[in-house]
Amino acid sequence: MASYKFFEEYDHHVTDDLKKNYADILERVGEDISREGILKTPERAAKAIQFLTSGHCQDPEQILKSAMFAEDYNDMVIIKDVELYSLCEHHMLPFFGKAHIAYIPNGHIVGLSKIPRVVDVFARRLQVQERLTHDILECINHTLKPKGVAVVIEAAHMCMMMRGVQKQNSLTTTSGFRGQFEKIETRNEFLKLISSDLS
Ligand SMILES: Nc1nc2c(ncn2[C@@H]2O[C@H](COP(=O)(O)OP(=O)(O)OP(=O)(O)O)[C@@H](O)[C@H]2O)c(=O)[nH]1
Ligand SMILES: [Zn+2]
Repeated sequence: MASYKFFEEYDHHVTDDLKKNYADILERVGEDISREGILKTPERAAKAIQFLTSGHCQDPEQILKSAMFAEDYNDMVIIKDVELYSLCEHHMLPFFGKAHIAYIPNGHIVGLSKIPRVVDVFARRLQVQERLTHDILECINHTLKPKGVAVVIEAAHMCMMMRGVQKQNSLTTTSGFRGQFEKIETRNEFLKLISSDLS
């Protein structure tokens, strides 16, 4: 059994406080908070926001450390198309897309599922896409100490779609490279493999 903490239960005090605040917001925007469909909405929203920000109280290093295995494999490992959902810290609206992560082991490999778990821990915080990219990159770099690590994130931002500039088709790509991925050939191999269907 893994020793790191998953999001398991809602804090009742926090839920109660948030419920009051969400009820105020609903009234402020003109809703009748006694109507049936909306009666439980403050509580639902209180729980949803706790889940969506639950990454603040989880330890991503511990997740990686719980499944590191000594292995003499010195080639690139790529986990691509990891779906992610986060909240932008400016508007608290979702941004969502895919993360592609690669590392070159340095004596240790990591359990494959732990990489998407680390993505989720950092995504379930108020974020900007740039910091999310670096958080994932640096966490893998410090914890696994690989020969190289690379992270690319492609995401759509609801704050640019539903409101504001209202652009429906723009995608934002962010990337970070450390160690051997700073070499152009290694970086290009990674970029080629994540854009192919056979990687
Ligand atoms: N760099 C970066 N900017 C982001 C991200 N998410 C949202 N933003 C931007 O944060 C900026 C906040 O700008 P402000 O001018 O303070 O906010 P605003 O008046 O709501 O801006 P508009 O969205 O242009 O209407 C906007 O340009 C958003 O597009 C992100 O992950 N990274
Ligand atoms: Zn935003």
